[in-house]
Amino acid sequence: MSEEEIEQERVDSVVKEINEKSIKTAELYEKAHKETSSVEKNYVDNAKINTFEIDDRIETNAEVQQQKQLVATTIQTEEILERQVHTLEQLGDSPYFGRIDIQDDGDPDQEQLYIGLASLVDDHQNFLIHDWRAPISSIYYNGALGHVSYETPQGKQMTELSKKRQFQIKEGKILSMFDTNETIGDELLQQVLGEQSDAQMKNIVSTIQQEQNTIIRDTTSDLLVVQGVAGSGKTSAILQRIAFLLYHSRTSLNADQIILFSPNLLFSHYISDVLPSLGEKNMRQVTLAEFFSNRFQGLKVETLFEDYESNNDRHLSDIKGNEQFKETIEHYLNTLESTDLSFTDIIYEGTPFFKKEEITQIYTRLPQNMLSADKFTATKNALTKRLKNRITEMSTSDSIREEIDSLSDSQYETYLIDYKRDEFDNVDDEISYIGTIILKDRFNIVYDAIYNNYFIDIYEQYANFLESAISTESKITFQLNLELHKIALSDAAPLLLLRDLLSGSGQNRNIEHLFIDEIQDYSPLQLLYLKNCFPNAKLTLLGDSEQALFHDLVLPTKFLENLNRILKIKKTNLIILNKSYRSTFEITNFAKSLLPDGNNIESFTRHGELPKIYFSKNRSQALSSLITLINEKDKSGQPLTIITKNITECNILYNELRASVDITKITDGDRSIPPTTIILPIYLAKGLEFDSVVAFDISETNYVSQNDLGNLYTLCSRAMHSLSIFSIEALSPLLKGSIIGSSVHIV
Ligand SMILES: Nc1ncnc2c1ncn2[C@@H]1O[C@H](COP(=O)(O)OP(=O)(O)OP(=O)(O)O)[C@@H](O)[C@H]1O
Repeated sequence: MSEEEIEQERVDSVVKEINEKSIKTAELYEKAHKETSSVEKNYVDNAKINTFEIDDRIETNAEVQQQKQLVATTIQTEEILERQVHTLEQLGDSPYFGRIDIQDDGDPDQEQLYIGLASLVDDHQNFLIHDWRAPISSIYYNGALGHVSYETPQGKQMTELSKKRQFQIKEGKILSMFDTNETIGDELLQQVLGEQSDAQMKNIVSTIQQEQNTIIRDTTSDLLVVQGVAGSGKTSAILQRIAFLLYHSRTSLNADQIILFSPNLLFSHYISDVLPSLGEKNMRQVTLAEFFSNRFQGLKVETLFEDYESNNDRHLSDIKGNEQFKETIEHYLNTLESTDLSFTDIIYEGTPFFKKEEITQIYTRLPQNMLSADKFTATKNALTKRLKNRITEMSTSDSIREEIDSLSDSQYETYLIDYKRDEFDNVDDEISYIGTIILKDRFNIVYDAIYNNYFIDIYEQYANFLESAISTESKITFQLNLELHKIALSDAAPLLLLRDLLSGSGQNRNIEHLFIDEIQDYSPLQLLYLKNCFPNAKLTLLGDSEQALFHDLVLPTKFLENLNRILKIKKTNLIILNKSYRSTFEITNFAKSLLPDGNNIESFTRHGELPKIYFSKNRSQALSSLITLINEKDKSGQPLTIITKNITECNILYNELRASVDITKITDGDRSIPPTTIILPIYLAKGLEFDSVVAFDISETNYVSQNDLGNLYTLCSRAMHSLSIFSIEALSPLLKGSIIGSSVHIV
């Protein structure tokens, strides 16, 4: 029998085992599903139990709580089984992708281990498949053949790795297999990368590269920074990293404790399938503007892209985004007189319950040398105490007695739900108890206002800060925005920092991991704020300093240095990814020739056509050849993606094309991309990739400054297989050095 036949036999027997397990698990899942339905029904019935019989009620409550817990447990069991069914389905199709032959030091026998999406054991507890995240599987991704090591609970284990084999298996059939003596060989990667783009990102577990593996398996760093060139697999690596962390800390970490900041909604949707395809739940995803908007009730924070498109004063934004601005805020707070605090009345039913003068007085009486956050807490405590005292006083007043007298019997009994009557010494106690409950309920709104710091007008405070730290104009601009219920993106982080430093609030200690993609578009102060918000989170920051939206290019080493200085975290790990996988050799070479230090970028050798540059004398010529290209590509079933510099260009070009071709414009609010010709501005294409990309009007007058370079590089690096550039009159000077790597067309 040939090697391949032997391997196919093993695949067949493993698939048989998987199918048997699948049937059993599907049955268990069905049973669990029925159980959840019945427990849920029981819960609803119980929750409805008649509550007139007073003595039953306390018991009912306890029982309902118990039922609630039971519902949660059964739902959890059902979810686990559902995921298992799904994973087994995937394994049935492709049970594994790798094999390693190892012989541990001191062990007389050699072992063959097969590596796949999830572990599978037979009835005798023999591993048929090892999960790709298991410590022993690291050998597959890390080591060349020879003497290598892996982690075990007892420490490092040395082993002799004598074979590493890769498989491509579909529907239980081996399509190809290769032996390789290095890390994961190129053959499989060639095939995977040559495929057409997908609406959704795919997992890369079968072809993870060694340097990506270092990112995925890092469990010791508190700050992991990945500076990777376009298409180097940063996003892929972090998604596999999340799957790895969830596996590694199964008992202590769940997906809700992980947050990923993503550049836009399209991107969020694009990556949303990866974790489920690895049998894991998705982490929480949020964009920066969404995150900020949630913290300002009723106000809309400008998105990164609105900021980009706006006429905002960049110099001012730079000041507000600088890490030193935090010190400016701290200095302002430390030197603030208590009379300068913008306290406001706490209003109850149209009249002040606590007047701002009373609040200022409480604050002023606190020791001068107390930190502002502590003073704030002390003020809150004092206000809460005063509220309680007022409630106690009022609970025995005539008006509340009258109110209690007018209660019906059942209403009266409802107030005593948590108490038995005989626990009170006399009726007065009982009445005062009920009075307190009524008043607590009534003044809950006041309590909320104290708890949520509504007794300070943080917007007015920030406006005053802007005036004292920057200028009256900046204060006025902020206030004008506020009238429109808007906050500029550059104001969001400083405003929240001011609020949090002043009030000592705003932290979420439950989040264990914070991931930020496209870090180059965040200001230092925004990063500082996020770190402050999630004090217990380990940070994984990914970016490419050369794809920056706003800034001139920053060299990678400088970029990393800056991050280190800003965040001041001790255990850091910096990883630089220089190899680009997304695009063909020709496109990557073309894109990298744009950059001053592009030589550092390594192109993956997957060949394709040269990027095309279309030179045209005027716009109408350029448009007509673009229309021809769109029609050609449409016919061949490979629709184009046209990427523009900004929304204005996007709108103009869309209007010029829509009468002649079938084209969809993608906007900031879109969540998915249709399989037709599309047009979108560059910032919406961040993090995404497309088969065939068109860059329009890359002309001398349109892409001029170094500032445009990052955008142009980002644009070109979105293309996987084909890139077409249209220039009108004269070509952009930024492309002058790149013509040599393209095919030129005069139209
Ligand atoms: N090891 C790998 N095996 C297979 N495909 C890979 C691998 N690494 C990266 N890729 C592919 O390369 C493409 C680019 O990856 P990804 O989007 O993660 O890169 P990125 O560094 O985040 O890019 P950018 O910064 O340009 O947005 C994707 O199609 C991804 O599937």
